[in-house]
Amino acid sequence: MEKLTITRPDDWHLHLRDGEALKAVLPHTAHQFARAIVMPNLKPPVRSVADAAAYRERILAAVPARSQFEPLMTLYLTDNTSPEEVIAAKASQFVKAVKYYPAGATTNSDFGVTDISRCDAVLAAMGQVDLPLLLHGEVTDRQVDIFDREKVFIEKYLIPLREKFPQLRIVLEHITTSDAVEFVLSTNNIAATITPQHLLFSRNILFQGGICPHYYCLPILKREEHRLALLQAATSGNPKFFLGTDSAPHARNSKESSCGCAGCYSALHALELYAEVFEGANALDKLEAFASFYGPDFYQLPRNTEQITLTKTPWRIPAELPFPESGLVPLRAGEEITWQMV
Ligand SMILES: NC(=O)N[C@@H](CC(=O)O)C(=O)O
Ligand SMILES: [Zn+2]
Ligand SMILES: [Zn+2]
Repeated sequence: MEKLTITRPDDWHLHLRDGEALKAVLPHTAHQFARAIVMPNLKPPVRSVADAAAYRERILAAVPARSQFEPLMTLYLTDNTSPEEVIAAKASQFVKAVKYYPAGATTNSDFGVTDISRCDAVLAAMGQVDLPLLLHGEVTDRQVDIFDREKVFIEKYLIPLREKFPQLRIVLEHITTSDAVEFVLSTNNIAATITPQHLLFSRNILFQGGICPHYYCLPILKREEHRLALLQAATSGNPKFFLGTDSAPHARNSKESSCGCAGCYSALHALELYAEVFEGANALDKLEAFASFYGPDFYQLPRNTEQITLTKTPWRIPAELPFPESGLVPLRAGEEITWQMV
């Protein structure tokens, strides 16, 4: 196939940051996607409906002219989030979910939840008002091997959470293992987002000829068998799996460092990357539903009506993009990619 026209997709997991960084990255997402679930892990995080309203205004002010891009906001769950706040969030119409980061699990998660049992009243309220819970599904226990942290999170926290709040709608974000795929398939009221990097690469790429920090994200890339399980899930046509790039910009100097930050930048070329993945799996016919239907269906939002077209026109991914401090290195920087959005 040389040309693919599909309904304009949405990104169901995105980091836009703030200030000059926001201005640098938002045009990429607005070019590809109609809407995005915007992660709340700013410094300090987006903890209240008022924070989310102010952040939403800053995003809208940075949307390029003529773009109709709509940010879908999230709140950052802390030990102190009140049931009243999530009820107000639901009523706001613009807050679409609440994000749970185990404290210390990933970038800017210091305000995260230290003990999920402290959140019982909030989670009950979310279940009642039907506001979805989004999970960074990794344990933070340093005794647990980094490659097992998603699996252990499922066993230790997610299974009890599911039993305690059966009606709460959950998205297990950026899944990386066959364990996550199996759990999502076998459990009610739960869906998952899948990133381009976890579909494209196994953990080998982190050490291809040396240490490659631009492939370091959390949850960390896993073994090939896990990548294959994710690929199977994404291309299966099951509505529980949908697109979420987890595009997470960090300046070059904070990635290429003695203790580099976690996050891959894919907002520039996410759709092209997914198209390559789906074509490689002989499943281009499944891309539209994964990218454009199952996300809005889960979030109970209308599907987009506009269309976009991708053609087979190879181009080279830039080595670096403009970004505050020291530039931004996109995923697969400098490499050739076959699909191009028109
Ligand atoms: N995925 C990442 O590696 N990083 C994300 C945080 C997150 O989604 O966990 C970031 O904000 O940089
Ligand atoms: Zn995360
Ligand atoms: Zn993320």
